[in-house]
Amino acid sequence: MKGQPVQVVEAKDDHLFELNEEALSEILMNPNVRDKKVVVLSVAGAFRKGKSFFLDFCLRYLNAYVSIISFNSADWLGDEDSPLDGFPWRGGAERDTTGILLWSEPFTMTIPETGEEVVVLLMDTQGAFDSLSTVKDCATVFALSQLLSSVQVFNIMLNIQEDDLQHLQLFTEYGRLAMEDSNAKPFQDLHFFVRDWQYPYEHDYGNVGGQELIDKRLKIVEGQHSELEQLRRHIRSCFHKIGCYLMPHPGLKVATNPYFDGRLSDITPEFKEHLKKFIPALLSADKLIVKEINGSKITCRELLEYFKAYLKMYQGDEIPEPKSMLIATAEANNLSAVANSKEHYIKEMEEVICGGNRPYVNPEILLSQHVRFKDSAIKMFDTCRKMGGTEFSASYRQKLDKEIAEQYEYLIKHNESKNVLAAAKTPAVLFCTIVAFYFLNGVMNIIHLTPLANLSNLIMLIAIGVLSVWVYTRYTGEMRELGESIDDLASALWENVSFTPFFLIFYHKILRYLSV
Ligand SMILES: Nc1nc2c(ncn2[C@@H]2O[C@H](COP(=O)(O)OP(=O)(O)OP(=O)(O)O)[C@@H](O)[C@H]2O)c(=O)[nH]1
Ligand SMILES: [Mg+2]
Repeated sequence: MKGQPVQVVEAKDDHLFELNEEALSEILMNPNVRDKKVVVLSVAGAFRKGKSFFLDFCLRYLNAYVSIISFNSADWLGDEDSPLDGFPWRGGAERDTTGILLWSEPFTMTIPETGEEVVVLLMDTQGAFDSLSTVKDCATVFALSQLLSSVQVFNIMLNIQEDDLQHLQLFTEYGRLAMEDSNAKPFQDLHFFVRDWQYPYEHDYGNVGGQELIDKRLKIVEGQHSELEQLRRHIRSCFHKIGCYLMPHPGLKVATNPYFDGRLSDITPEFKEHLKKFIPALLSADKLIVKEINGSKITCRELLEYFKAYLKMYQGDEIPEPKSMLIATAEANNLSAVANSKEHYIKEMEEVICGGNRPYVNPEILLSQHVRFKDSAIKMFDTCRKMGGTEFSASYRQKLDKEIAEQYEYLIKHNESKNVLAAAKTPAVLFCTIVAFYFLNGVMNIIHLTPLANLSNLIMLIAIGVLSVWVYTRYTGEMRELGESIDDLASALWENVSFTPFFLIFYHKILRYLSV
């Protein structure tokens, strides 16, 4: 067989995936294929479930198609005693394939309807749910497989269970995040490939029985729980076509013999029969599905660009990280407990002491009430039932603490703004400054210190100007930063200069004026 498996996406130790651009370019930028439309068949699913093994039969089919002049679909499976090679596969309990592999030799086929030559690529992927991969790793591989293939084979064992559908929903949604927004269905064909199907008396092996099963599993019925209904709607909305193939057991030698090398003589005739039906249903020239992105068919050259773009997406922080169900639920529980406890604090503080319609309160009282309601909010958080345990909750407790502190800061400012004297601080300070320098000017004139009198006069005029600007900013709401700077200046004067004598003189003058 020509060609070999090529690792185009490598799984690194730090749970990141890296594109092997050089190797990928060698396949996709080959002058014989780069401008041809591309068909990508990818197999994804849990680890140790025969994905690579199945792909090797797909390789045999394509190899026979391109090398046998009068291709006869009956004999492509090969002779009975040759070991199965191609994408690496093996028995055992530990994972084998990592990252994403492509077959180095692209197969060129002609679509009979249009006479167009297209390139068929086979993609093998890292199995999901092994003990070394995080949820993000599994979601990334599945999403990449989904994004880059035109036909996705979802390989599962024994039956289609609700958790298979839930994972499919999570992973396709993760894939959708990397795509541009569009109303069209984002993905093309999805085939559930159920291995070791045990109930042919209910649904027969093959695609007819498979279609019955998948239609049953994805059926939306009246009165169904909204969670189940939403899941089904989501899956249906993601794919142009959803099929299913029920595969018989390949025989005990395949499943349990450590020396089994893939030879056909060790595989049950029933399994071989179904390989001969399912693989041509995916890969015969009249069934090929060209890869489309946003409604346009793409070439090998364009596929290379999409590989780069999608990998970059999953390497950056633009896309939120998928989490395990427990962590996601625990996060949601804790966040809602934080929100409820904070709400409780705000409500109590506003209702009891410093809401919009309550008068100014002494800052000491505000502080004591803050301590009281903060304690009760934290107690409320601690007693609320949450998933994840105390250790997990610790950071959310800190978050609550921080948010309450911020809220308290805000309440202090809000309370301060209700203090009439505080609001009048700036005009009072400026006014006192004007009055003080007015008198100083008079006194300096009397003792003939003209330069000092002029200086006092100048300062008085500047203070009048500043006061006018302040009034303007407050009245019109324009140049607010300038207004704030004047407030800061007035506060600094207030704190550093004693205005009491000026106030006393001022009140004395007014009283004298009134008594006259
Ligand atoms: N029971 C059963 N075993 C199978 C079937 N097909 C292949 N196997 C066996 O499953 C084992 C794993 O095959 P692989 O093709 O390496 O599995 P994989 O899904 O690629 O595994 P990872 O690369 O680790 O994800 C091998 O021992 C195969 O003989 C099948 O249809 N049913
Ligand atoms: Mg494998």
